[in-house]
Amino acid sequence: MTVTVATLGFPRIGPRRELKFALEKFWSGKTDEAALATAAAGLRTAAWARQNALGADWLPAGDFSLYDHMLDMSMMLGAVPARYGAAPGAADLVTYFAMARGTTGGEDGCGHGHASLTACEMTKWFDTNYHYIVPELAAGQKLALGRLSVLDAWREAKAQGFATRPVIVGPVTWLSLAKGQGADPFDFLDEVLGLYAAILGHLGEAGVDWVQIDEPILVTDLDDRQRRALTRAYAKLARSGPKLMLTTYFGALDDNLSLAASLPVAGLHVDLVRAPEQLEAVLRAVPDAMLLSLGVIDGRNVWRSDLEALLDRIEPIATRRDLVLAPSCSLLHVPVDLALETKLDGEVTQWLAFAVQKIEELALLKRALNEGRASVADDLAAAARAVAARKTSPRIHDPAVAARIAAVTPAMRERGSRAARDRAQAAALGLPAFPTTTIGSFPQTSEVRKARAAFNRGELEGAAYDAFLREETERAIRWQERVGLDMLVHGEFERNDMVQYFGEQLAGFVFTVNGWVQSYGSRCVRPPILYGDVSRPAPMTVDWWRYAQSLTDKPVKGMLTGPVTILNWSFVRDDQPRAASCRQIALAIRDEVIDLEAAGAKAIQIDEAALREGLPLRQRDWQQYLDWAVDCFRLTAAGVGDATQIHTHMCYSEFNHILPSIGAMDADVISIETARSQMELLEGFARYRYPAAIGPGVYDIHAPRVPDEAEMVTLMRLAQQHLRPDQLWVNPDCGLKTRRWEEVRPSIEAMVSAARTLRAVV
Ligand SMILES: Nc1nc2c(c(=O)[nH]1)N[C@@H](CNc1ccc(C(=O)N[C@@H](CCC(=O)N[C@@H](CCC(=O)N[C@@H](CCC(=O)O)C(=O)O)C(=O)O)C(=O)O)cc1)CN2
Ligand code: MET
Ligand SMILES: [Zn+2]
Repeated sequence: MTVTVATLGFPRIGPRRELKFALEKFWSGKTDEAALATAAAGLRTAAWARQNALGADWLPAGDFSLYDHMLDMSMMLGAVPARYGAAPGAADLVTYFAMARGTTGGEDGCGHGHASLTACEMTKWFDTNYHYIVPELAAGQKLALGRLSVLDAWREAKAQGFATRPVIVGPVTWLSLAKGQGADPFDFLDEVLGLYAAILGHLGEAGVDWVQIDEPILVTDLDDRQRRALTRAYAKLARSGPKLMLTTYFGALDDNLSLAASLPVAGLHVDLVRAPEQLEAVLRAVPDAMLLSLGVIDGRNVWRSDLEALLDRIEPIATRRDLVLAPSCSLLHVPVDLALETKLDGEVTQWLAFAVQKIEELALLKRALNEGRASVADDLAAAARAVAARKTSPRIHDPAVAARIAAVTPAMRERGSRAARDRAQAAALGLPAFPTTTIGSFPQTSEVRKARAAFNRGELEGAAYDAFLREETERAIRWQERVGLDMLVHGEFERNDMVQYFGEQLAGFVFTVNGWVQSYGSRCVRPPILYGDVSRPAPMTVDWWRYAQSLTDKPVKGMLTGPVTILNWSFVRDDQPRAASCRQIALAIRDEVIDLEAAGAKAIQIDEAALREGLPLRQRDWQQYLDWAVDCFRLTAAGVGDATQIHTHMCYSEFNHILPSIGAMDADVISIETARSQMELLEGFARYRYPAAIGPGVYDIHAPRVPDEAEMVTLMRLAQQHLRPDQLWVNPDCGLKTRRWEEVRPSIEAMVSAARTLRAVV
């Protein structure tokens, strides 16, 4: 029996973020479409060559995307909303980027005249920090086959000598993640299946023998309609041409296993990292004729695997049937190459594997299985030593942290009564009705980034960098005072990222120089690596807050990232429960909250932007997660007095299912994203009688578009249909770091005018 190695997707951003730079140059008009296409083709070729050289037998094609693979699927199906004015199936790159990013009125970055168009909604891909563009399906919409980018990619690879397996998002996942407008996305099932059949037909005619069809929806709770759609879909698609490798990831198939195993597909991929316990059931359920693909290497985390333990599990199976070994999911979610890490702590480096190293691990497993362990004895021994070293390293455990955790009492999570806090905060802050604020960050201009880069390279002295940041902060404070915002922020100029910044200052984390992971489009993050017990050696933000507050009489918010978000946006330990790591982070941030209050902060924002995305994919696991997540937030926040106003912020959140937990966080003010969904979210907050104040975002900060006052007034009036006026704050959807000052200034000026208009009516 033979073992082969597959990759389900490779990072597309490039080892040095080449795609990011190519995209941003194109969008700013510095380069043309041909230059972007050349850069993209270079990245695809490099990715195929690399995976091939590392020993992968099945290479993906179509995993690369100029923006997002869900958007690519929508384009192939011609699912382009009418407002973009493209004939069905005939959308071009301008439309593609308009859907992804929206357009400003007049000329856009591509030099085309455009009306001002809002972008399609963007939201989290399952429980990851990757964002996809939400497909829209409106009643009466016509779909039509678009350009088959996946076939183009397969041909391109073939011309270069690479045999690849095209990847597409499966129809039931695509429909389940789509948003209907006056229609249910599943009303389009037959039409969509017709198009999928046509796509597979074209692939088959071209000579494609296998297609990877991703249906991660199979690891979630499915309703009857989704189950019926799966049966119907694969009955049709299995007859449409190439063999299908039905690919599931991010969890166990569980109650969907028998359904998945009964579909007439030629192969099934299962995630054995998130759900190692499903192996036995999978082996029982999956017919011998179905090619089994085992996701044994973690595509979501950066630790080296225990290869010998894996071999112990796989060897008995490999003697009985052919196997494909693969990462659990696409490698999109991990950095490219550990070899590019020049500054990483030597000891910790040995414990890690990025995308390249993960394929090496798979190739090693393959050889051990096909040729015997003895054929790779040295490599296996080295891997075993690294795993053992990590398990026993004294650097992981800090007795002082353990002692603090043991001493946590319930009272440390409790604040005063809501009424007492409301009174004390009103007196301390004296805010008008509809108070205005922003979410924290102001534009991270290339000047700011360049200064930080120069400082990091040692070309700019600490004192000069500091002076530069102070000037930026002062300018931001002066400007906020001038436009008349009520509660100010220092602007976060000193931060590279809201999670990485804290990771760099906390004990227990290491961080990378090139460990970039795509978050959306050209935007990337470098998740810190949490390897050991967490503590806060020294205050992290207090000096910046103190300086900002010294410049103004208006209240300046202390600005922190909460423990759940730091956890969810880091690569975290797999040797203890996530809850245990989170509680350690909570105590560290709690220290900072208390120090900010002691320094005089009257309001402190603790961002929990990632709380919702961390929600387990299966409903039966929700409550346990929510309980410890809320508990950690409360532990972080509750060290302050009644007069200190605790804000929190969450973005992209789909709150309806978790409103009681949001309430239980017991914040005084929450700012949320609502602009793109016309305040629909607030209905739930009203139904649940959310007791605290809410700042529903009045404009979408993800696109360059500048909103006008009237539309923000309209949105706030919609908000008032759900909530009391005295509960409402006025703010953007999220932080402004990705915007330019040219967009921020008029947007915030209009927002402040909108608040004044609202006050005039009350
Ligand atoms: N971790 C995280 N997840 C999140 C968010 C977030 O803010 N953080 N927000 C939501 C949306 N996601 C986002 C993710 C990334 C960015 C973002 O702006 N990322 C920046 C990078 C941020 C960063 O780490 N910057 C560093 C490094 C900047 C850099 O590229 N420097 C250049 C040199 C500077 C230059 O010449 O311009 C270099 O090192 O080569 C810094 O400022 O120090 C980007 O891709 O451009 C925004 C939103 C959800 N998930
Ligand atoms: C992704 S949530 C962002 C919150 C952060 N305070 C900011 O304004 O950038
Ligand atoms: Zn946000």
